[in-house]
Amino acid sequence: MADLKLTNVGKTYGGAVDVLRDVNLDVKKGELIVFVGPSGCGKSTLLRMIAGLESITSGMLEIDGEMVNEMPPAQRGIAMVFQSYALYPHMTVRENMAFALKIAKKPQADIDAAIEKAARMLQLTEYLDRLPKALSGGQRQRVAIGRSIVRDPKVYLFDEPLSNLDAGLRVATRIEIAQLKESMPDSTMIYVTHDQVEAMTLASRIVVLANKGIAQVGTPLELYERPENEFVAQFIGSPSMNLLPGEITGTGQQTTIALDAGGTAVSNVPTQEADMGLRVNVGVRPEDMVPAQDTPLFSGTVSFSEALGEVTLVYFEGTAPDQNTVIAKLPGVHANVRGQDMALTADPAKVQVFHDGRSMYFR
Ligand SMILES: Nc1ncnc2c1ncn2[C@@H]1O[C@H](COP(=O)(O)OP(=O)(O)OP(=O)(O)O)[C@@H](O)[C@H]1O
Repeated sequence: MADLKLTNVGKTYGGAVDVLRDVNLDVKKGELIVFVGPSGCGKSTLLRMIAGLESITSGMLEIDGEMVNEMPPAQRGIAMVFQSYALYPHMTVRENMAFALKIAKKPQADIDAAIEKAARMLQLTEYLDRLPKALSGGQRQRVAIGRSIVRDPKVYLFDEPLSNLDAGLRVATRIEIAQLKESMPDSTMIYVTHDQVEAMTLASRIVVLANKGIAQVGTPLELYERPENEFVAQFIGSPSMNLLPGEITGTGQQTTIALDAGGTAVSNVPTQEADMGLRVNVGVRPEDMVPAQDTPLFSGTVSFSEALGEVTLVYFEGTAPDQNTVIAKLPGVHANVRGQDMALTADPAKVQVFHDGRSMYFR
């Protein structure tokens, strides 16, 4: 089980297409790191570079302190699980799991022991003599994971392993992966996903990739509670954080912002006197909007609502001068709110302030 370190890693395809630049990341033994980011931001490219399936254009990749940039994939001690499980259809589960070990000429007793152990961890024991076609999608994905576990790799890489499964199975398999990780506390895992819930629930740390680099690295709650920039603020959480433009009118331990749309925001992000008059964007998550008793942060007419049962999403269309939609996620059912006027505010502890796209909390 291993530490993994990326130093100024970059990738250019064909000498022309710049995909990643100066990626720096330190992964400690036992961590489960999740890569998220918009489509095409280079998540799979980065994973494939770590696996050795893609060359590294610049920078350095180290596993356990050893530079491995030029090391062939098979020697890196890395196992990769893909979204398409690609099991050998004519081999049983047992044979699929044994394949790499047989190629490596491991003794049969070791192979049997490794398969028994992995099958037990993945609850596949009763399926060992079945062919893949007689398994469900979730079971096949578990076999694909089992194939990597038996090799006892230093690092596991998962490329959207659940994206081919239907919603119910995704949840079940996600929980299995979380339990699997708990049973292997020393194993290092890197996981690529589009699914926010997977990222939030599985990750020890999330890496948000955007604009050819890392937008922020942190624990799921750090990214949710203290996004360093507007990109991460809006990428993590659903619906996205509201951003409301305004101007700082009060500084100190608390900051007051007069919003262009007319409301007043108070934030616990501290500012200095020199910040008076600064143009900023105030960030408030839809779930942090609550009915205002006195001075509202935002008021508007509801243009649309969606009742999800436990919450109601309330939309205020184009009410701010920049025509951004403002969304509030109110607990419970709010029927027939369309056309109603609402005044909302938020706890100052949950109000973010961004200047030039960066959180003022991190200055
Ligand atoms: N072989 C290649 N040659 C040229 N460009 C490539 C090649 N492979 C990938 N790219 C480009 O590199 C960028 C990153 O691709 P990558 O597949 O890593 O993104 P991703 O974040 O995994 O995307 P997605 O979330 O859609 O799977 C994309 O713009 C893609 O078009």
